[in-house]
Amino acid sequence: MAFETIDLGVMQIGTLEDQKKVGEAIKNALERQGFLKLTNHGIAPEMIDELFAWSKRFFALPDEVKARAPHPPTPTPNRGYSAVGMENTSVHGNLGKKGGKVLPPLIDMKECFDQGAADDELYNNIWLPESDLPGFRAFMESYFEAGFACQQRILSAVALGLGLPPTAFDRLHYKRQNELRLTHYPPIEARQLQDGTKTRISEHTDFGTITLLFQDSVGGLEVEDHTSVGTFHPIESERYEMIVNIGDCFQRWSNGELRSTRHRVHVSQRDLQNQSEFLPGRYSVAYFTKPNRDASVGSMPELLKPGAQAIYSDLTAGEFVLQRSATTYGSYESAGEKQTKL
Ligand SMILES: O=C(O)CCC(=O)C(=O)O
Ligand SMILES: [Fe+2]
Repeated sequence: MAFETIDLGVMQIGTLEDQKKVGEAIKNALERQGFLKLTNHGIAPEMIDELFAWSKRFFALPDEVKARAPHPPTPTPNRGYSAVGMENTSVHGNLGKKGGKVLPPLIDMKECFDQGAADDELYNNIWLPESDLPGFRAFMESYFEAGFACQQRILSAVALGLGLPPTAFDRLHYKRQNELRLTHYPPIEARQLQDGTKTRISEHTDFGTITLLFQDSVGGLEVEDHTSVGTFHPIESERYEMIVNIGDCFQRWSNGELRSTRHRVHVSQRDLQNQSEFLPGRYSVAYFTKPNRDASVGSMPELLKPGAQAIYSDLTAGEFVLQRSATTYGSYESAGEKQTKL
């Protein structure tokens, strides 16, 4: 199944008419598949190269150095470094039940670094001491702002596509309460992903508005088919192409018309064909855009189809995201306990 690639360039230089056309194309692709790819998204290739270079430098540090920016042992605040096994999405995807029996959760074979806005009103970022990786913080803060500017271009296009003014989503996002995540999936035996004893990241949906993702050339990202539950299709991207997907909050605003689509990272098609024994390490960078915590994530009246009932109740984004993330984080043992309470 092919995913659409759309040129976002008109959002910077085009006429309003051109922008509406692109907005409609983006909205239609997201409605159909939940995911698409963007070119000319406005984040410079050099910046993307630098982003991956910093990510590699960060994850190459010894474990005891990375542990100097520790993620707290709780899902919130989602800040700092998490070693392999700290966050396990199979719990969140509720996949661990078979014949009514709760199975132990699968460990995500990934390590992450999470960051919010430098001036977030609730949570501080958790940085390494500057001398451990000089320049990392300054670059990552600049990328966070570039991601926000890009988010605004994409959300303006989607707003136009939905028949709203281009600024319709600004009031819901101006606080930049987003999360930027570097992920490294260490090398792994292909067999372990194929037989389900290990996972890179299990089937899940993202919690926020939209996610802006760059992946390296290793591949393995797969997206669930809207027309066939449980069928996953690989989504491959060219270098510098951005993958965009709908998160839970946008699904709620759109009353379910734009679906937060499940995805996972598995063995790539190329590695399957080559019957590779070992998969190389994989790097990705996700910019999770999120509504302001005090914004409602109930169905938006202006997005209700004529005659449709609102299916999502009023709830703040802050409350919603706390509920959604509560089950994913913690040690392997405690994740098992939490799962029984889902
Ligand atoms: O690594 C990837 O390509 C996807 C990661 C992802 O889906 C996530 O962190 O939510
Ligand atoms: Fe995701």
